[in-house]
Amino acid sequence: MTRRKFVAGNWKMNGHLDHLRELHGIEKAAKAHPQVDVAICTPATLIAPAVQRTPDLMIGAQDCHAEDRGAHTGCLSAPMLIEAGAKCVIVGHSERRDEQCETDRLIRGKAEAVHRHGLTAIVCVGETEDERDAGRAEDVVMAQVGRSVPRHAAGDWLVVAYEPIWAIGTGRIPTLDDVAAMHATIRKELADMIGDAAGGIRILYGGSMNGDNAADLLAIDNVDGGLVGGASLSHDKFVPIIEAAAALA
Ligand SMILES: O=C(CO)COP(=O)(O)O
Repeated sequence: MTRRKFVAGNWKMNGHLDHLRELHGIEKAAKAHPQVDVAICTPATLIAPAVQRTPDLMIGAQDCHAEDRGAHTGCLSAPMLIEAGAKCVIVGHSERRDEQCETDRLIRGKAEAVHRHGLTAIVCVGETEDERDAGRAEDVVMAQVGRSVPRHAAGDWLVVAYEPIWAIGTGRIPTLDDVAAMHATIRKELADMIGDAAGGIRILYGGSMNGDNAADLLAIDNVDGGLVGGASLSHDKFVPIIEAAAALA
């Protein structure tokens, strides 16, 4: 099954209105390479102004609540994000699993809410360095996939991002063989859960992806794109990753 490459940026808690100037170069590159899906997940405060300034670029959110409304102070629901103009939502990022104590079960509810409202969900999984050193990386990630990925209605809307926690923001990445092995394991787990439709689910790699390593990472079997943190904050660092994906598409 052919899967379109997907390169998504995660700005995390970075960026103010003046930072949106970076999006123009990214939008231009996205338009120049229509064979690649490109998104930037901005802080929630920037979603609407980003959509206004760069209407041809997919803008996403970094979290949403599992419910549509109610007494949840400080939270945003999928319908609110849609109103702001978001087209995709990251759920279960390791920083939220850690800092906001998010569980697999909660993350699955969030992914289901994203789907219910017709948006793309990017469900994040990944092991700690201790878990990898103990030889448990694949077991940990398989358990996360099994518990946090919704089983029903698999399709284009569902994207899984493998982000080894020790590779995030550190400049370190796993060996290409380790990435290949983990992505194959995730694909197999998805197939066991969902059946043939698992072949259409894109699996992104995230963790210190940059213009120098993107071509090698994106060429690996079952690596269908990247979830990019630091290098997505400036167009001159992010565009080469889009170009690397386009060259492989
Ligand atoms: O966490 C990430 C994206 O969600 C990866 O961040 P870095 O690309 O900065 O390592």
